[in-house]
Amino acid sequence: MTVQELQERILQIKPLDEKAMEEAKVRQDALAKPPGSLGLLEDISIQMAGITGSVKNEIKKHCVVVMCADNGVVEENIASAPQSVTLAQTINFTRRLTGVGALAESFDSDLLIVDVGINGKVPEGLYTEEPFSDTHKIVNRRIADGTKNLAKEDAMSREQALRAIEIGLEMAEAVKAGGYSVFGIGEMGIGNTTTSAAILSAVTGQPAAKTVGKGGGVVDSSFARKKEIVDKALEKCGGKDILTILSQVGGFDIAAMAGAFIGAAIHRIPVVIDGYISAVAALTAAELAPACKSYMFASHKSYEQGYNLAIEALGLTPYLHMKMRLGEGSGCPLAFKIMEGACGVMNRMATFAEAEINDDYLEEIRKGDCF
Ligand SMILES: O=C(O)c1ccc[n+]([C@@H]2O[C@H](COP(=O)([O-])O)[C@@H](O)[C@H]2O)c1
Ligand SMILES: Cc1cc2nc[nH]c2cc1C
Repeated sequence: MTVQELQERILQIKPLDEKAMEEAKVRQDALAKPPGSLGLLEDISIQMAGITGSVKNEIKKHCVVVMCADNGVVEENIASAPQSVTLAQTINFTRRLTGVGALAESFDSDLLIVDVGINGKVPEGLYTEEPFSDTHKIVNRRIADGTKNLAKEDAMSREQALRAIEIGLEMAEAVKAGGYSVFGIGEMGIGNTTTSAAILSAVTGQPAAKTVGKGGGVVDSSFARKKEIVDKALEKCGGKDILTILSQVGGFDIAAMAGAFIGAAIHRIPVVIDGYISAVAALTAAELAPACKSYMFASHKSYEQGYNLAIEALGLTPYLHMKMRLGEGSGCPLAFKIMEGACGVMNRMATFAEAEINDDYLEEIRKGDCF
């Protein structure tokens, strides 16, 4: 995919339906409750209306797209786990034995597992070429055996970055074709809290001290090296255009996730951000296509340092504070249930009139700042 082709796709993103959002707000205010008392559930239902164009929505089918890839920067000893864990966990996704696998099973979510560039061999028979042909297989979209070491050279070429974004766009299209009402975007890739921090620093101009956390767990010497690498990345590509940042210090997983966030907006599908890496991928998408932000929902506040910076840059509020920092898309099935609840409120709650409560007493309250 060329930059121009990507720009053309981005131009297909339309703003939210303001009229549907206004109607949704009017209905929320007419429901039998103190105005605003259902907090973020109200905001979610209004945003959903803006995306679908209907005041009443239902979450029927949901899935998590998990982008799996390796990162050459692990050579620098910045992660506690060996690189082979990326492949092992990707295989375990197919058996639903991972965190996101267990949560997806608990909440009836499907998984779409994608190999965008794992440095290892997926066993024969576990690959599929066609998304959703078998959700217990891995969609083969390998770009390379992981990225290069960003501490020494560019992580990937511009062409590879664009190819990864294109894969994300393709997966969002498959989600649309599969009839899903919402999807989440997760990842698996040892070393990707370093690539995420490098992108976040380069985009926001903030030093490693603000963007680097301990990821899956690191000893002090590795933590110091991780910060050193991210500060060098900031020096190298801070303030540059996002495609340059992505190719110099990013990962195949993050680029593909960014493409999927953009694809969600193109196809008007509500899309859920998982943890730190997912939030940085969402920010990457927003740098490429600011209009895609309105289609995003933040699931949970990751414990990883830097998450707040990323989510605040997106102007979003995470729903759950669970001290989670697993990644994989594990926060997404939980968020789908919250979104289902938000739709349930909008669809099923009685209005003041239906509940036979005279709401004249609210006139002054609605005008003033009473809460
Ligand atoms: O998403 C998060 O909030 C998150 C925070 C810390 C770690 N992770 C996961 O841990 C892996 C990256 O950690 P690390 O230390 O190898 O960079 C990767 O596979 C992520 O899914 C994920
Ligand atoms: C076991 C393991 C599982 C993970 N899932 C996401 N990141 C991970 C890192 C490790 C080490």
